[in-house]
Amino acid sequence: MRKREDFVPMKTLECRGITLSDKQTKICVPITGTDLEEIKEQAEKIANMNPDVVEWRADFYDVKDNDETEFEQCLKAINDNLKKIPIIYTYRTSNEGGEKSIDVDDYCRLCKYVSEISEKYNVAMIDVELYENKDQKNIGKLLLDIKSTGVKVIGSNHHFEGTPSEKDIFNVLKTMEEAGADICKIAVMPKEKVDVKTLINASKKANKELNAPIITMSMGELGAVTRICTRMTGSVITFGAGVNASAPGQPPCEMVRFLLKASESGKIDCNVALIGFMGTGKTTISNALSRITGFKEVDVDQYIVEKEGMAIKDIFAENGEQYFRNLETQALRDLQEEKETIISCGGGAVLRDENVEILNTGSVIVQLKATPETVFERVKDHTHRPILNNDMSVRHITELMNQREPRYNSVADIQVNVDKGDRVETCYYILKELEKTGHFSVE
Ligand SMILES: Nc1ncnc2c1ncn2[C@@H]1O[C@H](COP(=O)(O)OP(=O)(O)OP(=O)(O)O)[C@@H](O)[C@H]1O
Ligand SMILES: O=C(O)C1=C[C@@H](O)[C@@H](O)[C@H](O)C1
Ligand SMILES: [Mg+2]
Repeated sequence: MRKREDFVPMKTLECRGITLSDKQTKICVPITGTDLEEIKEQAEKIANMNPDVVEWRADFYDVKDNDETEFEQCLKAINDNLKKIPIIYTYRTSNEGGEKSIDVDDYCRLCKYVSEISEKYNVAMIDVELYENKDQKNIGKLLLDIKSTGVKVIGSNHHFEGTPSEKDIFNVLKTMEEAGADICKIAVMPKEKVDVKTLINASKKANKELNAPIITMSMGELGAVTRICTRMTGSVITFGAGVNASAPGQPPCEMVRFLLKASESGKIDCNVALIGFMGTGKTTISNALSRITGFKEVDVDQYIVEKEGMAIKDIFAENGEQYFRNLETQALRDLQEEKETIISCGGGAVLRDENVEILNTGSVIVQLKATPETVFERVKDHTHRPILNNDMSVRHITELMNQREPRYNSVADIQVNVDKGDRVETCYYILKELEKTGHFSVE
């Protein structure tokens, strides 16, 4: 179970007129144009999206020699179009997942040059790949030079190949602070669900123990929830896609804006019961929704397992399905005492009329829908679902789904297709639907 009290205050910092991030995590949209014309066009479009900050990803800019005046031209064009939205200058090198490699002296020279013209073009922050460069003896001097112009340094580090341990992530951020970064940023790639938790836990610790604000994210579709659940991580900036995404997993800017608001001020007047066939992702989506909104989550199967001290497949084996179904009904009764809670039901829960009646007293019922092929792909390696254990095949799943789907369809208040598999988008859709029906609101 999670409660909103888990949410942490973020560290704050003044950056050329904006405060990172006093109330809500700031939304940053990247410019990824490859020539001056495209950069201008993107700046104009992105200005209309009204982000808090815009990042110019200078490594997308296609120039042969890294000539300062050409970079200045771009910054001028961006600033002219942005109407006072502050800029982050970032040259993401290919070492850290960027578009181009660059000689380290050129990299430093450009950072320094941009800092010198930063006030003129409203550059508030400069991203310095601090971890890669941390052993360079001149890095301390570079940071001091950059900071003396009034611009803030984001120390950054990227792991596209995996997620380091909680301790290592924390140490990277701490090393950045010690090296003089004003803001410490790390992006990691999850391979499994536990990696997402690792990033969240490391962020929490860094947000608590460091003086500098942090920016953290777990990338890709699996990690995308961390771009929203910044009230848990303490991340002061999150990146939303404008014209293009600049890293895997960035949801569109508008989606980020709504979900951050949901996180900050979302109010709900009901429980949300997730139903649907086994493996459609009820537990997964309830977890993501809870991370985003801070609402409590309860998994009915898990509730039963904890209450009985037995795995579901053992309850089925020892006492039979009817016994399990009675436990399920009792669990749903118990859970109606809860308020503002996301309840992920077992796949068979709404087959009993009585259970639907219980749910209807306090819950909006949301059905997750997927094809048998999607379900098979997701559950084929699992052994904890007794109803599938004897025959794990698309044919068997199709048969069972044909029996059950009409029932799900008839009891659902909201239906959402999850074949595409984007967790954050699914949460967005559900909250938007709840908003339409008046059950959910943001300030
Ligand atoms: N949107 C998604 N994209 C990719 N994989 C997903 C997605 N949602 C769930 N999965 C994966 O599918 C599997 C089943 O998900 P989950 O356990 O959440 O389903 P469930 O509906 O709760 O199943 P059950 O009815 O048995 O409780 C998990 O391994 C999960 O990681
Ligand atoms: O669909 C079902 O009947 C079930 C789904 C699981 O979530 C468990 O509740 C149990 O394995 C039964
Ligand atoms: Mg489940």
